[in-house]
Amino acid sequence: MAIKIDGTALANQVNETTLNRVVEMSKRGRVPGLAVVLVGNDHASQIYVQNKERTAKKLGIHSEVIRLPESTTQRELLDQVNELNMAPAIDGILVQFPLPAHLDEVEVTRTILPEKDVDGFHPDNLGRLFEGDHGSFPVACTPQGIMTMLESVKTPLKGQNAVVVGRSKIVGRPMSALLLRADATVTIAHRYTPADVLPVYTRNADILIVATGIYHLITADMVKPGATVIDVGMDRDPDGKLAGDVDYFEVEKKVRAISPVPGGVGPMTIATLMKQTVDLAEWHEER
Ligand SMILES: Nc1nc2c(c(=O)[nH]1)N[C@@H](CN(C=O)c1ccc(C(=O)N[C@@H](CCC(=O)O)C(=O)O)cc1)CN2
Repeated sequence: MAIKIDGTALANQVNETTLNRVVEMSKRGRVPGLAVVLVGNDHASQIYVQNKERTAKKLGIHSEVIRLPESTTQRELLDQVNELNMAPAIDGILVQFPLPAHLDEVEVTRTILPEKDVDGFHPDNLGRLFEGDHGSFPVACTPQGIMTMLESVKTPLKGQNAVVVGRSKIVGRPMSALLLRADATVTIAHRYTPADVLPVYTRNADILIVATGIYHLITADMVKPGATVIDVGMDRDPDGKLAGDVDYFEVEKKVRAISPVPGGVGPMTIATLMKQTVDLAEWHEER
């Protein structure tokens, strides 16, 4: 039976450390601050933002959620980001994605100051990651959370074959850079990888990270025995229940370790966000 990588339990551990750091900071008269900007009415985004706000409050992090209407213009959004760039109480700024289609995510990302870019999406931070820099800078929260999950089950990375399915800005691209920085041999598969070729890659993966949004794309015949599998999918099964990109109950029979959905990567994304808010606050404190 595979090890279940319990993201909820691990997130609780990470949050406990973050809470202790916040307590220490508050003794020095400093409170870390996180601002989340949510534009429009996307139902899933509203839930994720609520969870972020709730967790921040629990950990003693000052949290501001700015809810803007669907009709917000690019100019209005950039002005809002610039205002937060200047706000002394805010250490980390996150604009929740996806944005409504009329807004330009790239320009928004580039407007957030790199030193407040708690999501790690700014080209300066992403560039440092791709350079292989091991210094202290924010990294996309889902991939960074996944690295903590891999470490929690002592997954060897150096020289191992890692396959990332999906090349999004939020998961696939930064994930591949983190694995490469950890000396894995990295392959990225994506929507243009032919369906009959995908299993050739996935069957060779010692570490398989799947972030496609396709319900049960990965079946047991597509994984290598003994692999470590991380499921980033947030899909719905035929009954409408939350499920992942990996057929968990079949795949777990074959692999060494696997993360579930829900209760895997999702909670770790939020815990990593909180940790990185405190990292930035400590960094700002030193300036
Ligand atoms: N600016 C960003 N936007 C988005 C990011 C991001 O990292 N930065 N990631 C995703 C959404 N996301 C965080 O924002 C996120 C998704 C899911 C979860 C989570 O805890 N999922 C739970 C299930 C929740 C449910 O019941 O629906 C789980 O997996 O157990 C947290 C954060 C896209 N946008």
